[in-house]
Amino acid sequence: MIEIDGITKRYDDNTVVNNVTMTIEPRTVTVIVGTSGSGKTTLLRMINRLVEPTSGTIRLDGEDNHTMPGYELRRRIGYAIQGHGLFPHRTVAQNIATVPVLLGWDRARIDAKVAELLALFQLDPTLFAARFPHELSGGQQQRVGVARALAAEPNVLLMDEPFGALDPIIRAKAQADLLDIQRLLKTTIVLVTHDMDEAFHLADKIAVMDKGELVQYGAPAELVKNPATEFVETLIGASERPFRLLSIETAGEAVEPGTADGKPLPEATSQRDALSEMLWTGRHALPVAAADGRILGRVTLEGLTRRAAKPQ
Ligand SMILES: Nc1ncnc2c1ncn2[C@@H]1O[C@H](COP(=O)(O)OP(=O)(O)OP(=O)(O)O)[C@@H](O)[C@H]1O
Repeated sequence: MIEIDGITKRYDDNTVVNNVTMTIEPRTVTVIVGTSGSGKTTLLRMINRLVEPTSGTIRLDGEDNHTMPGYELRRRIGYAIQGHGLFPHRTVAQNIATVPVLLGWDRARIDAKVAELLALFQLDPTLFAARFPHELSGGQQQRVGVARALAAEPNVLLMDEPFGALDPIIRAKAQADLLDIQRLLKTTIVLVTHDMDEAFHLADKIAVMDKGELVQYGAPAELVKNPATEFVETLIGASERPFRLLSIETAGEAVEPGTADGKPLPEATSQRDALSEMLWTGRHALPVAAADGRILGRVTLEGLTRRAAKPQ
């Protein structure tokens, strides 16, 4: 658990984060959104003390991060940024091994961890371990950046616009992979983004920053249902509200009994994509299949329309 308690950061007279209090539950994804300059990065960086707060405290599992030695913070908190921040003169394997080497792990343990992470991020070790960052595509560099952040098995992963530089297709894949990895490793993720679609896709909870203040912190559906301020409403986009609701849940969660013609949708498909497929193919219902191909039932236009309506 991360407890942010009355945290403030000032640069001279400029208050860039103002008295923010929020609790981040373990094994969840929290996404920080807001306009440029609203204090998102500063808030994120106070968690691992890359930025020292002016006042307030942050506790990790009950322990004040101010009293933790640097090596302990590095072990507990991974950090991945846009542009990946890879060391250009170190190989992929050496980049991933950075924190374990700093922590003094023995060679065998480091090699095993590097191999495990390369496999997890779908990077064939025989092809990639010895390459340098400039010999990788943007998407591959991004994966190495996240693998490096996870190398010391941190409980917490901080990500600052990690997918900002990726094209839409690679970005969607990177988001899906991140959710898979998060479920597998049960890491607590705090991620900053400008992209509301990304926020709704990834978040268990969204924190909205406006001019240094935390103006709303809640589940995505809560933000749609009860935006705390006009700013939150604008950020979500009034005309996007039904689609935001549908993007939060999967087709699997909207399955109804019955059969339907057409190509089955994988159960992990978002309800938004399911609706889009129905509109596009002119069907009122589509079958939904589990990962093993078993048909679970169907989603219907009527069912999804109900789910897209303003929650009561
Ligand atoms: N080291 C610094 N010295 C002075 N001012 C700073 C410093 N770092 C950040 N700021 C100011 O603090 C404010 C918040 O910056 P921050 O990077 O946290 O915003 P952000 O919401 O992450 O913005 P963006 O989305 O553009 O990255 C900005 O006005 C910025 O100019």
